[in-house]
Amino acid sequence: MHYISTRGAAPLLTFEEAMLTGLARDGGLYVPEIIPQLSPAEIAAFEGQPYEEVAYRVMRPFVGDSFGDTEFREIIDRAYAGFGHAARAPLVQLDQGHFLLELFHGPTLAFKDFAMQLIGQMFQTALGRRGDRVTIVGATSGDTGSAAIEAFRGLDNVDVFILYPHGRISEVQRRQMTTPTESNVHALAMDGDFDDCQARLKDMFNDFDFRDGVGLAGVNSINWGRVLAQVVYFFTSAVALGAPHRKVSFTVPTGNFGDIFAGYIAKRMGLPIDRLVVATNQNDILHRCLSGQGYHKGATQPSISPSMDIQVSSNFERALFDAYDRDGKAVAQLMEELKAGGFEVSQGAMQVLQSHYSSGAVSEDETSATIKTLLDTTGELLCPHSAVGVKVAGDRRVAGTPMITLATAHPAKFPDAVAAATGVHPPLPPRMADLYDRPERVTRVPNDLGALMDHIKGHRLT
Ligand SMILES: Cc1ncc(COP(=O)(O)O)c(C=O)c1O
Ligand SMILES: N[C@@H](CCOP(=O)(O)O)C(=O)O
Repeated sequence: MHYISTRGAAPLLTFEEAMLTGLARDGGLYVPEIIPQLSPAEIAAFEGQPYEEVAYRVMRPFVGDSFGDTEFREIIDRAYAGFGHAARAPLVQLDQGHFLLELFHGPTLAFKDFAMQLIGQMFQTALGRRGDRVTIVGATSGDTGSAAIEAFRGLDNVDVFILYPHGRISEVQRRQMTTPTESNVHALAMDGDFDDCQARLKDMFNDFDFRDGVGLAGVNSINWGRVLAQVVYFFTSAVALGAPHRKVSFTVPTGNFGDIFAGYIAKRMGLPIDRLVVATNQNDILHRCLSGQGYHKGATQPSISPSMDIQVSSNFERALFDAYDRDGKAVAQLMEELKAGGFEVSQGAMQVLQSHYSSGAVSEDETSATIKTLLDTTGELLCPHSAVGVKVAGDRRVAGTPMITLATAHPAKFPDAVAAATGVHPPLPPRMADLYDRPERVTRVPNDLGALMDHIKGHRLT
């Protein structure tokens, strides 16, 4: 199994190399050269299996020789042992034909734990074997950063620096990043928005002296391992509702397009998915693009679903790569145009995108109203991101095809927005009850590449 870059001009890598490399050296994102297939019989056999077993069978073909069979099983078992629900990703019925996939039972209460716990284990195994040390730099709008710090805190062979947009994440998200005491983790509050953080991260990858000098690695969904781990719960949830014998659809609260792209990979592997519905908040660049209006950046509007306040949706590049028939030069050209503000999608590529994805955007008022309505009608308390998904799913459902909406974070991560909508203050789980009392450790940093690289070079533990 080999991995190729979406811009077509970087070396082919194995799974382990792609995982440890992060961004391709031509600025693109790694994707598998071929998508492994699962037959209907193989998918049907997932029914009743533990989450870990399905994870093994779905991910094994992507991993190639990078890990042995037993080694990979043990990695998976360790990754999910700390989850607070036996099913790992339980399904809850909201309504006739509408289901919620709860992805917030991991250690930091967001879907990011599914992938981050796994790549934490894979990094440890691979780095231990190689005797290597890396510097992980991540960009976050709140959840990736906390999940990464949780997965890598205290490890000997990794330094972790997380850039988050100062003042633009929830207090719980911030405290999850600023209160760990381990000296290998560093929370950096950057001036700007998430797109600035992600742009500086990609700049660091494109500065080869810095990249090679510090052994830069990435744990954003730039990293193929992140996307791969998220493919699994599309299978477990669809099979629970009758796949492969019947089709299901998914609605995914979307920002950086990693989670919904994982659903697309599940579909390409053979899972009968009817529609993949992209749900955005008022930062609706993806919805506008999928409605045929081109991909044009605007100013990011802070919202009550801050983790999705994104304009430059990193993984959309992976979707474009397939929509443009895997033409790396065409994708590189689009990404150049994006630097100058945006691009139009060709008619052919648009047809491909629209054959897989639908979309909808939700206002702030609609998000709050959905949180309230769901609590009143079902007793389910949603986080604002999940509410965006539930609202769009309600508008896009088709009779006869079950709709699964991904609940991407626990409501307790966004208590202010939830309380404003419902009057209910969702409590943190007991293991985090003292989060507000723990001392914080954070460095304020400018949106300046040179200053950031100097800071990182000067604060590594090596
Ligand atoms: C809670 C939550 N929901 C949804 C998203 C959007 O997911 P993606 O970036 O994979 O589209 C994020 C951020 O990634 C998030 O943290
Ligand atoms: N919403 C994300 C943004 C980064 O996304 P990633 O999937 O590329 O890591 C966050 O919570 O940080």
